Amino acid sequence: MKTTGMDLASKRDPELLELDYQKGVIHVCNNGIAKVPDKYVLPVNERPVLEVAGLDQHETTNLDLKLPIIDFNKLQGSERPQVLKSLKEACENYGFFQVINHGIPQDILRDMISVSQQFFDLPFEEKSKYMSADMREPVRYGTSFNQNKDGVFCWRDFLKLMCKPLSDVLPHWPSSPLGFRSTVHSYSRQTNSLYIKLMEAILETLGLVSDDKGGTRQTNDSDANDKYEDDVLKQFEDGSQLIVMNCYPACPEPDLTLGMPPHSDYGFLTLLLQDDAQGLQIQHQDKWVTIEPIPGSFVVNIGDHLEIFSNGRYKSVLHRVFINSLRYRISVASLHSLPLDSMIRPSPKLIDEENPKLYKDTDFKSFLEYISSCEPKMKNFLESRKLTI
Ligand SMILES: O=C(O)CCC(=O)C(=O)O
Ligand SMILES: [Fe+2]
Repeated sequence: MKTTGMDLASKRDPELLELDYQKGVIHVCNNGIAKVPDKYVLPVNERPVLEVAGLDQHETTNLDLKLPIIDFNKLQGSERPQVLKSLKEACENYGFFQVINHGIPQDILRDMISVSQQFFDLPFEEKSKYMSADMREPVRYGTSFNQNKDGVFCWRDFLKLMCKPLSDVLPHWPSSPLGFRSTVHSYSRQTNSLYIKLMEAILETLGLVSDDKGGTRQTNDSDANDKYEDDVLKQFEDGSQLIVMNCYPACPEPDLTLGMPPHSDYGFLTLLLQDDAQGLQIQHQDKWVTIEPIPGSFVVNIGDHLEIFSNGRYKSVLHRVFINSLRYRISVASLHSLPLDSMIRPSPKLIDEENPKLYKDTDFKSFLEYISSCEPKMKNFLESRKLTI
């Protein structure tokens, strides 16, 4: 017998209402569902594994990829030139790399995963204090990608916390679970310092600053050059930081939905901490490939703002999250960009006759308005900023 859409809907989610979905996927799962409700079922061509007759897409799309590894410790010493070379290649060819020996104590990383888990385990009433329809709220608990706009929801709840600038925001951070604020605060300070060091190295690979941290800055640099370098570095030091904690509960039918749809991140760099469950896939040479987490390391990726700043030399890369049927997964993304009152634009030093300016200037405020007004999927923000030449 032919099944109508109505039959399917009533079979899949008999008792759940729109209000339940808005409460988040953890809440939906706590209702004891045996199937993925229709609200989360992606059209066939957007599912993580395409069911194309005769083609085993598991083989062709889910290849494991070893990302380039950047040994942060070596970046600080005499091997810096070789590590910079690998970093440049990683930025050009992958847009993603893994950072090991980063110096952030492992207990800080463990505590961060653990307080995130404890936060998501709180009763809905406690978490709902931080729910807001406004994408620009500095503290925001929510579900899916943009729950006000998404037709199909993705299998993810999140907590977003503005960590820099912090001045007025800290008192609004959740005070529960115990130790939440101090753990997130020390984690955000540590990741921000790591980000600044990585950005200095990336600026060096772009030929925009010389290595003064190791005391080898050339004394014959012109004053103008020195000033440019100092200004650029200061902008990164004064930059913004947003921490996003993601929770992907175990899913009864993981082939039908995604934890996060394909998207690029907005900032300069994202530093991603994950627990030991796989989930992240990146688009590499037109295929979706799975990233194998290295315990205690960070996956770092280039965001849209670095693509603009580098005038397209380094590109942000689409990535997505698949879920599994056995266990939940936690990840913590730290997104870094310039100060909130700054302009995002290609560095003038990377524009010349051979390399015309490829992107429009955008102030951060317009950018935030843009992402709250549309579905920030794929790379549509970046597409809107491209200049036609
Ligand atoms: O959970 C992950 O592995 C990725 C999360 C992510 O892409 C994001 O928060 O932007
Ligand atoms: Fe992302």
